[in-house]
Amino acid sequence: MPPKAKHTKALKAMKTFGYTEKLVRPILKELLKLYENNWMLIEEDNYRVLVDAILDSEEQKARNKELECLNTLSEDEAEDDEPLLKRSKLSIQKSKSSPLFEALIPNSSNNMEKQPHGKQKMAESNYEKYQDEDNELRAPYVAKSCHGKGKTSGSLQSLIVVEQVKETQLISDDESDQFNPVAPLVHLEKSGDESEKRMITYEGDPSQLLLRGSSNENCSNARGNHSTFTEVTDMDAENTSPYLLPKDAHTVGNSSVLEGQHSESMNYKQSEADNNENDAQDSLKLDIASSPRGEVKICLMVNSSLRSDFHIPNLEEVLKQMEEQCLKSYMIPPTGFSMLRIMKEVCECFLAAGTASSQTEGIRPANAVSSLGISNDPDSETGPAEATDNQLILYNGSNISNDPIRIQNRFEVSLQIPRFVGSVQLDLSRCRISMNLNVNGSSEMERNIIELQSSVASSSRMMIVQKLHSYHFIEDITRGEEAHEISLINEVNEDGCPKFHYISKSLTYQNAYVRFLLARISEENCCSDCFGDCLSLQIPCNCAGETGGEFAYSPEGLLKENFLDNFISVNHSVLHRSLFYCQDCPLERSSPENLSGKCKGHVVRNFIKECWYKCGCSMKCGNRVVQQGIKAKLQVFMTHEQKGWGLRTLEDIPKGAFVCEYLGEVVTTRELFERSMQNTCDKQIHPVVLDANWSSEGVLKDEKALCLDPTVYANISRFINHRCFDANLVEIPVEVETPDRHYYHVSFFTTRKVYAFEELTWDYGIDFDDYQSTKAFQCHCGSKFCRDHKTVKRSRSHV
Ligand SMILES: C[S@@+](CC[C@H](N)C(=O)[O-])C[C@H]1O[C@@H](n2cnc3c(N)ncnc32)[C@H](O)[C@@H]1O
Repeated sequence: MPPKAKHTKALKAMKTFGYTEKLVRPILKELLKLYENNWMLIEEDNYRVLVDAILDSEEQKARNKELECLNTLSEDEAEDDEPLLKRSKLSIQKSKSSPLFEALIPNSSNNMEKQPHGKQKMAESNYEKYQDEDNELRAPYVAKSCHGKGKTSGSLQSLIVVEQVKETQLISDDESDQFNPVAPLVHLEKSGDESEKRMITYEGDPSQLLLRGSSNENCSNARGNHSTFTEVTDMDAENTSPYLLPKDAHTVGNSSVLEGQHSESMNYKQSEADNNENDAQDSLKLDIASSPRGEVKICLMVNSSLRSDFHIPNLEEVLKQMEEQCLKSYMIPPTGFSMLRIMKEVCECFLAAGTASSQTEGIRPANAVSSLGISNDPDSETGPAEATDNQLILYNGSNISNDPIRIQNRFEVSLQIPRFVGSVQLDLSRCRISMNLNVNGSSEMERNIIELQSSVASSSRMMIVQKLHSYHFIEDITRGEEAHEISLINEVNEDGCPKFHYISKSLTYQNAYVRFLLARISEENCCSDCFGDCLSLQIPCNCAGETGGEFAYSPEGLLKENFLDNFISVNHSVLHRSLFYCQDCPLERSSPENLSGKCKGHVVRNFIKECWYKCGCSMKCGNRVVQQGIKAKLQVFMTHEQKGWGLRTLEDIPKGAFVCEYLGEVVTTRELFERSMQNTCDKQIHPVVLDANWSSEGVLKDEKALCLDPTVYANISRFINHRCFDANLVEIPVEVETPDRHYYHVSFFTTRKVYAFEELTWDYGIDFDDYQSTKAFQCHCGSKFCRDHKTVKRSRSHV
C-alpha cells in the first residue's frame, strides 16, 4: 500500500475512536519520524502506538494547561512586575517535563534521546525485527524454524574427574590425553572418618575451576563468574529431570574477598556513624533485610517525635500483611512469593548495581584455598575438616532436607528438591553437581560438571574417567522480552534452539485486519474508578459484565472452577465430535477454492474478558491476569519421547493459573494457506484459529478469518507439545483489548495442579482418524487416552 493510502487508513481508523484529523496528523508525522517511516510498527496492534501517543499528548496538553494556570497564579502573586516574555518561557520549560511531550513536539531538541526508555527500546527492537525479517524471512516466506541440526556455539565440552592415589585432576576433553601433572586441580581426599567424610579440594581460583573447558577463560564481565544455578542430578535415575536449584536465591559475587572486606569495613564505619547519630531513635528502627554480608541494609525507621504512639510491630506480621496485599494487588502466584526475599534481592541488586563497575575479575587473596566438600554427616556444622571460605557443603543425611547448599563467598542456593522425590533417598554420592556459569554476560551458558562418584572411588581409589554428554543451554531465550528469564536446555541430543523470533505480543501480518471497534465500547462497559484489586470486590466492577456479572478469576488471579470446567468440557466435547457442521465456515479448509462442502465444525466458544484497552481502568483495574504476562518459572527442554522440544515448569503451578499466551503472527486463513504451500519444512508449528465467535458475524471469507501462525515469530508456547485428552493446559480465548468478535488472545491455563518439572501440554484437538491430521505427526504423548491408535499399537507391539 502506498504511504498516502496508509496515512488515510490511519486517519480513518483514528476517526472511529473520535480523534480528529487535525489532532492526529502532527502526532502521526512525529511517530513516522521516530520510527523511521516503519509503518508496520505504527499499524501493529491496530495502531496501538498511535493511540498511545495521542492519549499521551492529550494528557500532556491537560497537564500543561494546569501548569500554566498554576504559573500564572503564582507568578501573579509573587512577581507582579515581571515581564511577560520571561513568564511564557518559564511555563514552556515546565511543560517540557514529560518525555513524550518532547518526542511529539517537532524540532524539540534531542527528542529521540528523551523517549521513555521502554518505548524507545520497543521501537528499536521492533525495527530490528522487521529489518531482520526483510533480510531473511520474507523472501520467499519459508519457515526456518525446523530444528537446527548443526552444533551451536553453546554446546559444551565435558569434564572428567580423575582420581589418583594422591591427587585428582579435573580435566577437559581436549586435555584428557595430555595429563598435566604441573597443575593439579582437584583433590579427592578423605578427611575425618574415612567411610563417612569425603572432600574434594580445589586449589586455585574457583573461577578457573568453573571455567575449565569453557571457551572463555578470561571472563571480563565483573559478574561473569557467578554461578547462576546449581543442579543436582541423580545419576541412577536415568530419565528423571535434574533437580534445579534456581539462581534466584542468592548470587553474590566471589570476585574479591579483599574488596568485600574493604567495603564491609567501610560500610561498618558508616553505619556506626549512622548508629551514633540515630541512637535516640534506635528503639524505633526495624531491620528488614540485608545483603549476605551486610553491606546493604533495608530498615524502617519511625520518627518518634512525630509518632509518640508508635511501637515496633512484629516483622513477621508486617511481612505477612504485605504479602497478602501484594498477592491480591499484583496477581502474583502465591508459590514461593516472599516479601523478605524481595527485600533481600533489593539489597543485593543495590549492592551489585553500585559496585559492578568497581569489581575486578579474579582478585583473590593469594593464600585463599577453595574447597568443595561433600559430607555424609548431617550433624556436622562445619562440613569438611578443612573448611575454608570458598567451599560448597552438601550433607548427605538419611532425610532429604531442603537445607541450603553453601558456597561461601560465591553464592548460597536453596536446595529445592521437588516433592515427588521426597520419599526417595537421594544419595548424593551418586549425584553430579553442575554449576552454570555466565560467560562474559552472554546468555549462552557453558556448563562444567563435577561428578561425585565417591562411593565407587572410596575403597579402590580407582580412576574415574567418565565422559559426559555435551549440553546445550541458553539462559534466557526470551532475550529480555519477558519479565523473567526462560531458559532452554538440551540434555538429550545435539540439537540447538530452533530458529525463531521471540515476541511477547502477537504481530499482525499485512492483510490481517484486526478490527478495533472501540466505538462499540460503551461507558457502562468500563469501570473508571477501580484501582488495583478489583477481583476481591464484593460487587464486581463493570468488566465482569461479559462473564455474567462474575469475574472469571478468583482474588488470587486463578481461573474459577466453574469457568475452568466449562472450558475443559467445551474442548473435550470438540474432541468427542459433538460439533455442529456448517456449509460456509471457511476456517478449516485445506484450500481457499474448496469453499462448498462441510468443514469439520466449530463450536461457538465462551471467552473470558479482561479489562478493555482504552477503558478508563486499563492501567489500574485488577481484572488483568493474561495481560500481566508469564509468572511461572518455565524452561524449554529436549524431551526423551521423540516429541522434540517441550516446555516444563520449574515450580509448582496451582490449578487454574494462567501460564502463557499463544503468540505468533495474526494472519488471514488465506495467508496461512499460502504460507503452508511454500513451507518446505516437515515440522510445522501448530497454527490456531482466532475467530472464536465467528458465527455471530455470519460467513467469514478466508481473507478475513484470522489465524495465528507461530512458525517464525512466537513465544515459548510454540514449544508446548500435544497430549491427547488429559493435558495439563487448556486454551481459553481471552478478550483482552478489543471487543472485536473476530480476535481473541488464546491463553493457556492449568487444568489441575502442575508439579515442578512436569512437562506442560495441551490437546491440539487432532483427529488422528483423519488422514490429513495424522500426517502432522505420530503421537508420542504417552496418555492412556491417546487417540493415535496406530502409534499406540506400534508401541504395544514393541513391548
Ligand atoms: C507446537 S510444536 C511443539 C514443539 C516441538 N516439539 C519442537 O520441537 O519445536 C508441534 C510439533 O511438536 C511435535 N509434537 C508435539 N506433540 C507431540 C506428540 N504428542 N507426539 C509427537 N510429536 C509431537 C510435532 O512434531 C509437532 O508438529
